[in-house]
Amino acid sequence: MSERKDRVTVARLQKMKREREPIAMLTAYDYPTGQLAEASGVDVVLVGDSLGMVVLGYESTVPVTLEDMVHHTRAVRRGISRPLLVADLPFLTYRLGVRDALQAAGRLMQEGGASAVKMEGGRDLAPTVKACVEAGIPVMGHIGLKPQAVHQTGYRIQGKTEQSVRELVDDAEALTEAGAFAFVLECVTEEAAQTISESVPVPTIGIGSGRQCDGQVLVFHDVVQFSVNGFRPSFVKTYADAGETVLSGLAEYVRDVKNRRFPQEQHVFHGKSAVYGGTKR
Ligand SMILES: Nc1nc(=O)c2c([nH]1)NC[C@@H]1CN(c3ccc(C(=O)N[C@@H](CCC(=O)O)C(=O)O)cc3)CN21
Ligand SMILES: CC(C)C(=O)C(=O)O
Repeated sequence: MSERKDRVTVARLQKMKREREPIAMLTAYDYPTGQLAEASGVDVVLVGDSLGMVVLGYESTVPVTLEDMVHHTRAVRRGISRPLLVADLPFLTYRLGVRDALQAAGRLMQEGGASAVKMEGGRDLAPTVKACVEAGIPVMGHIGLKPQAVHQTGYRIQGKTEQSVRELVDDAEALTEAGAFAFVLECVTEEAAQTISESVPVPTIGIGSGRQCDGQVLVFHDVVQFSVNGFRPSFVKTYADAGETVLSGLAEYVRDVKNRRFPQEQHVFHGKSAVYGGTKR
């Protein structure tokens, strides 16, 4: 574990905004991706419910359960110590009433080891956010494109009209007022992101929302293209081709087995009794 003083806290993120130091956030879903995220130097690790799409193979984030999130958050927790660990509350778990939201958030923290939770929504969530914060649960908001609402709205860029920007600012202000320590701005225009980021004292973490946010977040599998011809939104920049590298290694392994080039002498254990004649069956 890294020194306690090293750890990224909610207060540190807010100081970064004041000092205009960009915040780097990345998703992770298990122990190795958590370890890689930490080693990269990110400030915040998000166990996103994008889990459902990039790891579990669902078509949207809607089927992801609280059990899924707890299970994966625990694994990421074991892989990281310095970054702030934020876990997503899945579809509906924070909309059945404040009591249920507190209970769900509590599980992500107590069983999953998260240091904060994230939930999708604006003004409508202010009472929920307030109750969590009063209970000692730091909340990251999430406005703009809300993937959990895909069946209602599709995946559409937000903040294109003045009216839409006004509503986003209202949401951001209401969430800040309720005590959210930061929020994700997903797929809003760069102009909207600038207006929102200037309207609130807490950091905005953008995804597909341009250069004026206080930080950026991307999905792990998008950054390193860890998939075989997977879906890739246009706002993503790919920094490595992990899918291709991994696939070519795996294919070579299979070829070696088929051609009896693996295993070789250095991969083998010997005893005293057995006699190996050196011929193949
Ligand atoms: N691999 C992956 N990366 C993500 O960023 C991501 C997920 N999965 N799953 C959960 C949500 C869903 N997200 C999405 C999904 C679709 C679009 C999309 O279709 N965007 C279009 C723009 C749409 C428009 O023009 O209105 C694009 O071209 O990027 C964007 C974000 C972001 N999240
Ligand atoms: C894309 C990020 C912000 C997210 O919410 C997720 O990974 O689920």
